[in-house]
Amino acid sequence: MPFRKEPPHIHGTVPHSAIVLVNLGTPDEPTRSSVRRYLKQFLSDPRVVEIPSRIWWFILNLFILPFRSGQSAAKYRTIWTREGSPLRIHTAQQAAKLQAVLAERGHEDVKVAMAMRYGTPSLPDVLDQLKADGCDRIVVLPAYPQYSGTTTASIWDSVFQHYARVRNVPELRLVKHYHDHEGYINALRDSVQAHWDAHGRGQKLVMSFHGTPKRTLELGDPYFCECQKTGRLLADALGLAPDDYLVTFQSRFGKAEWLQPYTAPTVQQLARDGVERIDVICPGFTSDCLETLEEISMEVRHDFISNGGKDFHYIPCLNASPSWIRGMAEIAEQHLIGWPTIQTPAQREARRLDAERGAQNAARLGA
Ligand SMILES: C=CC1=C(C)c2cc3[nH]c(cc4nc(cc5[nH]c(cc1n2)c(C)c5CCC(=O)O)C(CCC(=O)O)=C4C)c(C)c3C=C
Ligand SMILES: [Fe+2]
Ligand SMILES: [Fe+2]
Repeated sequence: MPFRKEPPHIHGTVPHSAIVLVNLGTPDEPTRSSVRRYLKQFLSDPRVVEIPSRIWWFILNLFILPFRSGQSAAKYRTIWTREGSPLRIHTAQQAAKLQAVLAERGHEDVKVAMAMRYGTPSLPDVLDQLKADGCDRIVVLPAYPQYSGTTTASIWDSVFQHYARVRNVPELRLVKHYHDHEGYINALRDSVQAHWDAHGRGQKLVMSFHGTPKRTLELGDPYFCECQKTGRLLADALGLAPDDYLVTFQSRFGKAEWLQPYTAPTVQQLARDGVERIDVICPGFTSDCLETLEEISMEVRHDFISNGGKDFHYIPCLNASPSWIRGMAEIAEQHLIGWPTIQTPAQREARRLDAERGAQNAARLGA
């Protein structure tokens, strides 16, 4: 396999550090063709659908894409904003604010970029751009607090596949999970508490996580257990008794059994049992997206009300809340340890001289 040609190595070049915040991805437009392109890339990932590839190719191209692309596009249109898809907007804001907060905390020499696993801006393109910007130390920070082979490991696959063709590979750190990190749990607690302070409190707090096939749990994926732990820690932080909250799983795809209990039937049952008000939060999603804004805040709300419930409160995702940006900065700092991101004035001057020398060398070489 050919390795790509690198620019000439320049003595004195100063390596910079970067954080890439990677989210799932979203279509560029809420149209059938754009959603089809996105779904095709997403659902062709063997980490996401573990059906032998030839069989799955026929099912995907003959049955899923022709029907689901139009249906999903219609759902995307219900949440689309003037600036585009909520998932992309929130992720971009998180990256920009994380960069600012890291600089305030002294990490001036850290660039923060956002990338998507599927769609744009693509992870390989962003990694190439960081290389061009002189970043030779990279932290990959998935937007998923809970590790799952279907999501986190898929990001890693993409990183490894990308660098498998690169000659001068940067130093890499991959964040596996932060489902029990204080900064994440505290941000969730602040968000629920702020909602309760403003709107009062429901009889139950439903914590709805994206599902995965039950088989992934049986085959050793820790995702289910990490969701349960997040739920327990959030309940503890809020001082909830076991009866005050539920952990459920949403977004089932296909006919196989997924992680249980499913969100929609659970919420319907709560309404039928006479629970009048519930609050629903989706802790596994750090940005609001189709699965929270349409599936939970529209469809599941309708399920609750049409089964006799009176009051349904959706608590938004962490998005770019100050508490979450602080939490992200703490997580990032723990993974940047040992890399020279904080500069004393003397180090800054030494770096400036290094960079000057690097530029002179480059000019001499005609680079
Ligand atoms: C086909 C199986 C799927 C698995 C397994 C899966 C796991 C998984 N997904 C997320 C986060 C998100 N998923 C989103 C959308 C979405 N998910 C699937 C399917 C699987 N997800 C589909 C087909 C779609 C597209 C929409 C649709 O047609 O229903 C999103 C939202 C993206 C957006 O644009 O807003 C997120 C986020 C996690 C965390 C996860 C496993 C833990
Ligand atoms: Fe999904
Ligand atoms: Fe969904």
